[in-house]
Amino acid sequence: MILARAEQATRRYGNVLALDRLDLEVRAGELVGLLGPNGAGKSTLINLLVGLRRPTAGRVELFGGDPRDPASRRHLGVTPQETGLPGTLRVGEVVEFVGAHFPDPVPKAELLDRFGLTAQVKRQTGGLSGGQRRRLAVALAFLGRPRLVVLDEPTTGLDVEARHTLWEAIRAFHADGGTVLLSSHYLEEVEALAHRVVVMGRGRVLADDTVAAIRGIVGVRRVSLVADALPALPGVVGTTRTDGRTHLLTTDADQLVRDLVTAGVAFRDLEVRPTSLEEAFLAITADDGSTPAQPTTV
Ligand SMILES: Nc1ncnc2c1ncn2[C@@H]1O[C@H](COP(=O)(O)OP(=O)(O)OP(=O)(O)O)[C@@H](O)[C@H]1O
Repeated sequence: MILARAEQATRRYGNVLALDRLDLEVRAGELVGLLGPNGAGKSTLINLLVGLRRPTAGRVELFGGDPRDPASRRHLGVTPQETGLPGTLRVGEVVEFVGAHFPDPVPKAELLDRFGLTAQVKRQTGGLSGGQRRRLAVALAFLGRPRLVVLDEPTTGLDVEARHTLWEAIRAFHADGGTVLLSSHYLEEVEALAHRVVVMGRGRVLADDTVAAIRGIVGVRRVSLVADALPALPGVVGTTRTDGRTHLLTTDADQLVRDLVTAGVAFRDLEVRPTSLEEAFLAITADDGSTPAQPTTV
């Protein structure tokens, strides 16, 4: 069963094309990580799916209906990227207030325990640390026992312990049959939680695969050097040339350097560095997503 769907969804903000004919389906029981650099369009996609914004073109669906219709959102829990909490209300009061909107909310003590906020129950939210406020905002998404939870960068700004508490809560919800869509900048976070990873860049889906497959792609290194001519080298998945330097993308930089030496290539200024997610994906998905060209003599 498909709980959320985008079909050729496009969203423009003035001249900015934030989403570009994007297709995505989230099925019941999945835990999907949405990964991508700043500005990739993750929040825009989430905002369309949860009914906060409308697509400029294309369609979005939530539980088979229009996300802007409140009836479609009945089984949805959301934590947007930025949330406001009434600063003078106590943590327990916020949970009671929000819980009153649902027929069968998770009991306050259970929710606060799950999110590591038991000790703060009497604290005014204005007096919480940034991390505690964020955890409370995320906890509220789970309060009404939703079937689908959508979290936009839930752990940004959290320390390691708080992040792990949140991960545990998300995992427990999923183990109980809940469906989760969450965005993140961190592959490690998506890896810790999700089975399926959707990588976004420039408003499009660049890859939609298992964590292991994505891990293989982002394990790409960039070996860059200055050389007059290069032979075809095995293991190179992409080649670019800028300012007189040749950049070789490879999944095994050590072997590539050995091959360069064995081939007797006269190179200088060798540099090896990890590629950013964006670089790796843009390079690998160049040429209409087919395997990028093998290196040529430059
Ligand atoms: N309200 C808005 N008005 C104008 N441009 C916007 C607006 N919201 C988003 N954008 C632009 O749309 C593009 C996609 O932004 P979006 O926030 O969806 O990306 P993101 O992947 O969530 O980024 P981040 O990881 O930084 O949160 C960016 O170029 C952004 O500047």
